[in-house]
Amino acid sequence: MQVLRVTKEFDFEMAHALHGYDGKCANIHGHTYYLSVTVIGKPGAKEGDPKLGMVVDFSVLKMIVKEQVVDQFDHALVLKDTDPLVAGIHGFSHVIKTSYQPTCENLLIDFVSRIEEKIKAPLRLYSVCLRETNTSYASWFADDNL
Ligand SMILES: Nc1nc2c(c(=O)[nH]1)N=C([C@H](O)[C@H](O)COP(=O)(O)OP(=O)(O)OP(=O)(O)O)CN2
Ligand SMILES: [Zn+2]
Repeated sequence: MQVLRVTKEFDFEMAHALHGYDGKCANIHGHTYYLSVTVIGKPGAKEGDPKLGMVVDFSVLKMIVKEQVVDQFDHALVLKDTDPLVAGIHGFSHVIKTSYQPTCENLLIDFVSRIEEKIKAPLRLYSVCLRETNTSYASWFADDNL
């Protein structure tokens, strides 16, 4: 049986600020983030199984990533918990305070751990890519982190 990678892509809107950053991204600003999630496994081979021929049902992968990441971060304002901006935020209904600086890299690490928690063997998370702008993205590969 062949081993294959299966990818599902997502997008969501999110605002953030980089506390102490030496540039304009220290101010609250927003992005449309693109998240690409790839799992690796073998397609189901059991005749009569509703998941016959699937490494994972795209809709199952969608449910996991939506629940773990997209539904939580979509239209959120994400600030580092030590950012003085936190004290001045009033009237925002969806503020996430993180223990980490909300860079593309750190958000990606957080998202990977949330998704990985829900991926059960023999399926494995292979890679996750988070795109912050048209020209900037960060990628995580399981093989780099053995
Ligand atoms: N390594 C990182 N560098 C920067 C991050 C980050 O998360 N990781 N974040 C920012 C800003 O939040 C924002 O994403 C701006 O990024 P940048 O690519 O500089 O955006 P621009 O629109 O200015 O880029 P163009 O070159 O005009 O496309 C900054 N750095
Ligand atoms: Zn930004």
